[in-house]
Amino acid sequence: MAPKTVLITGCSSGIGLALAVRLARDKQRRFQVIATMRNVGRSAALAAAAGPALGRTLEIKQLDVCDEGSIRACLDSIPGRHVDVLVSNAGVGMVGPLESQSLAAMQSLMDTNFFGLVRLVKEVLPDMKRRRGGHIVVISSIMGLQGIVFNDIYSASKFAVEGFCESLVVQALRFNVAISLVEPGPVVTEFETKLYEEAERADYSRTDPETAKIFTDLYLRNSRDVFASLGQTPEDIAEHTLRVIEAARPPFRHQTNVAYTPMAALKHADPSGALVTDAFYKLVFKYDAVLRFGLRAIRLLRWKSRKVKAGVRLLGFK
Ligand SMILES: NC(=O)C1=CN([C@@H]2O[C@H](COP(=O)(O)OP(=O)(O)OC[C@H]3O[C@@H](n4cnc5c(N)ncnc54)[C@H](OP(=O)(O)O)[C@@H]3O)[C@@H](O)[C@H]2O)C=CC1
Ligand SMILES: CC1=C(/C=C/C(C)=C/C=C/C(C)=C/C=O)C(C)(C)CCC1
Repeated sequence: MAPKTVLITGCSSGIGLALAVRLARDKQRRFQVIATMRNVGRSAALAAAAGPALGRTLEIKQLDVCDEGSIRACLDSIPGRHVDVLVSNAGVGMVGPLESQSLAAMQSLMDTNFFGLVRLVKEVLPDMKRRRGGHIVVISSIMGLQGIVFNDIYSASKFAVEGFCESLVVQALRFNVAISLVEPGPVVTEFETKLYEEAERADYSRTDPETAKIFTDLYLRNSRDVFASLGQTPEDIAEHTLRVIEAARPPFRHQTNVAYTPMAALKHADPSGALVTDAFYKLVFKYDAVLRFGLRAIRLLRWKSRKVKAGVRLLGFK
């Protein structure tokens, strides 16, 4: 069978980079990867990770999801504009109290995370519909299902992504085009480091001291612990995304982190919203010490299981 052409956005780092490499180095050579990024000057890490796949099963192209012209130019450069799988991955984060965030920064985030997806779909879907085949895979987030304190704007952008896809999927199916949402929890990438750097630089002078203290002393501290204990690697997300891409009947939603499934389930268990709001309130303000203790125990267990696996490898059993 001819390899599938997969176009991925945001491949200069993190999940996009890991997925591009995973697909391009597929042993069965099932994929031809077009790894795109807004600034090709940042392609060194991808080129190094791709190794001999570069120029064979992987090519790097410029694409800025905030620029319709750049999306069109990229697609026009592909023979027949033929894309079998579009992976909309490019995205940015934002945390902190609302009062310390400018409207311009919020609009810019929406422009990347939501309108970036809309621009891509507007450009790719008509070709897929004409061909009566294709797959649009969107890297959403667990925060597209459940908001998390101090992630108001980021979460809203992912809810927008989810609403857009949920609405579009039925029409797309009529044309044999599949849409899938991949919903990771925390993933240890530059995304996390950029958030903490921004939080360091932010101006909290418009935020009341009590809110600023809750953000720095409770949220940031716990968030670091959450990433350290429950965070997945970009390679984990690449494996999950591969499973979604290769599925004979692609799922509409795919969560990558089982630790977050109960959180999403609480919302559906109680339509009034009281159950989930109450649980989060207690986790943040009442049982934060219990939360930290639990997270530390998970870190210890993960560390031990890594040691055991390393021991098994060392003894030559695997
Ligand atoms: N890390 C996490 O905890 C989670 C991340 N996600 C989602 O995963 C996706 C990838 O994030 P992740 O890999 O973690 O983070 P990274 O910061 O490592 O990667 C984000 C990528 O998006 C690119 N990007 C940003 N703006 C644009 C743009 N206008 N046009 C094209 N590319 C752009 C960045 O490019 P550049 O180098 O030029 O900035 C970078 O390549 C995002 O959609 C994010 O919301 C979902 C759940 C959890
Ligand atoms: C679970 C949880 C927390 C933090 C969760 C975080 C930090 C999740 C990050 C998810 C990401 C980064 C998704 C990206 O799209 C709190 C509020 C600390 C305490 C309450 C329980």
